[in-house]
Amino acid sequence: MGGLGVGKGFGNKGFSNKFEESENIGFLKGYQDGNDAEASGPSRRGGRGSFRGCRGGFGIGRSNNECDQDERAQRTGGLFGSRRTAVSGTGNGDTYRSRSGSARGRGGYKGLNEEVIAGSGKNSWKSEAERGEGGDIQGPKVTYIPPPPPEDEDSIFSHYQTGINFDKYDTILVEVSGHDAPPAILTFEEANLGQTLNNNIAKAGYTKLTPVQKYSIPVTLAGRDLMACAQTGSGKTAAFLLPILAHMMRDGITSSRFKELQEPECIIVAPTRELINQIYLEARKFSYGTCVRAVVIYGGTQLGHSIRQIVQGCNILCATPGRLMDIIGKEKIGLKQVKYLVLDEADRMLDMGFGPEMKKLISCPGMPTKEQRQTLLFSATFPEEIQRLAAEFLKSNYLFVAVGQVGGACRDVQQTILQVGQYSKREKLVEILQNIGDERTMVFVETKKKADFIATFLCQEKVSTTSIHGDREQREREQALGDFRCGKCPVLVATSVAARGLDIENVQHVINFDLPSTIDEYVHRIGRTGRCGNTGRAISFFDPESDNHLAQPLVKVLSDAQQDVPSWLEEIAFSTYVPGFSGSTRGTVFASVDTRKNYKGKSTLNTAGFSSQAPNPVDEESWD
Ligand SMILES: Nc1ncnc2c1ncn2[C@@H]1O[C@H](COP(=O)(O)OP(=O)(O)OP(=O)(O)O)[C@@H](O)[C@H]1O
Repeated sequence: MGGLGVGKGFGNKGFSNKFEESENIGFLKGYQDGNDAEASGPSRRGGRGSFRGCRGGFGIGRSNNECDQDERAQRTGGLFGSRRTAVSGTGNGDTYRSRSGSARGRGGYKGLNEEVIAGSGKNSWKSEAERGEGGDIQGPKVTYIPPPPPEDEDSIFSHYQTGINFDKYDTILVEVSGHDAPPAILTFEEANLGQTLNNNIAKAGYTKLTPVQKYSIPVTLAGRDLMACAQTGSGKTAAFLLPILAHMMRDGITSSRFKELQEPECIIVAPTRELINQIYLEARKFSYGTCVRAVVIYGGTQLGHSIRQIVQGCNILCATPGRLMDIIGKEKIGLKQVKYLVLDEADRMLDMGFGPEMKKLISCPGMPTKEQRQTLLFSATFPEEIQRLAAEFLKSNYLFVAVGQVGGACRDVQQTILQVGQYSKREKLVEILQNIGDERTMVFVETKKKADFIATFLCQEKVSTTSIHGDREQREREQALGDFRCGKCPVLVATSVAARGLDIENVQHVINFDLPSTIDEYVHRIGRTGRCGNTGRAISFFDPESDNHLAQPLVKVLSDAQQDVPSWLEEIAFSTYVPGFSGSTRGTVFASVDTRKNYKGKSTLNTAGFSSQAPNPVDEESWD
């Protein structure tokens, strides 16, 4: 019983204060000086203070004009620079700059990485960004305009190689539940997607279907609603994009033209800005040479820019929830023509963070009912209670595709759990990074503040590091991702904002400096490596002071993925009581199956309220 609740305060103030008081002498001098400089300067933003640079840039600071120049320069590359050509960086050697506490463009959905939605009626759809723009509520104007995506074919179709374990995907067991499921397809040709799509698939380097594609593509082509769960990095994005595009082509879609109100046929929603951007680039790739126009809109960017993109024509709208609701509220998007609604990272989209927005979306005026539209939910994790909530979004005869164990970790990731107390973590991190050398590594921490802190610390240790978290401006987030993608900064310190969906070539290592609060988040984080049949490594620091609640689910995830389970972890797991977790099954921690099976004979599914599986939104820094 002892371990119950111990983890609650993990990553919280008590911890970080102690951390700073006892360890920051010397190192933090620079950090605090940076804060002071910002505080006394005219451009200080937010209450958390800031610091700038390291390795040449630390403490130097730059004028606002210089920042603007960076922004202009970045429009030629940055996030859209494709895997090969990502361009970013300031060119002055400062690999790390941050403005913690910045109000501009921050993704502060109550700490959940999206715009704040408050109030009621039309105004309730006004985001933080929009209110700033409109000037009706105090706050800096969001002016960031993301760089346009590359136009050349090579960049559009750039891709990385599938790994040595790609063919092993075929051995994973797949279960389809629900009535009258169409048979799986074995090849792209069988899907009969049409010549243009087939050309694009070939140019993207896809020769063979992954299991989630084999089963989900025919389900979607048959017009059925779908909940699909497959391991990280196994091609879920193409599994929904390809059949939707094929449908659109078969229906003889015509190019959408300039109109003040656009009525897209497809809406795709994802929880983070960088992920929705990535999905958009995939949509653009697969729709290349067709008249289908995909558009992406997300928070932290100029609202006017989003509107300009939309009015030029929009068949597929890729959006983060806050910006989507803004645009609907502004009557730039009409929902009448929506035939496909996709929630990627669906468990996250339906939890208590985003669930209310998604409910608002499906009850917006004009939105076709679930009977009239096709709804597709995808994720690598699907807690049972989220599956039950999802019933509200899906037709009752939806099909459930489970590739491998629902919520299981990717087997191509070698997982290591080390017992490391909070005061030894930094030393251990440096030791590991020194051994790793220049291989691309994501370091996950639990709070935005700590992300800044660890990134600065690593820069001081001469490790080229950048960071991504919800308090960084969108321009900075995209630059950080660009620097990491192109290898300029081989280490990316991140909060859980980067845990889901991001598909970055050559990420060989994930380090959980802090373990996340839920096991599902762990599965997503380590899934940033070992993608598409490539191998990867994940090392996690387990602090018995704060992480005991994760011992049981960790043992389960490790053993399911055929990883070594340390005996000390097993001991903690057996001595720690976690309500609802039986040890041999996933209990309430995981869904092992389509939950409808568990509810056979019960008259109704409980769809009231929202799940508590998500990171606690009250803890502002646990998500973003
Ligand atoms: N059939 C295929 N052949 C070759 N590469 C593929 C195939 N399907 C997908 N890929 C590539 O595999 C990578 C991972 O795909 P994707 O990002 O869709 O994974 P995912 O299942 O959505 O992962 P996550 O759960 O982390 O969101 C991408 O680079 C994608 O282009």
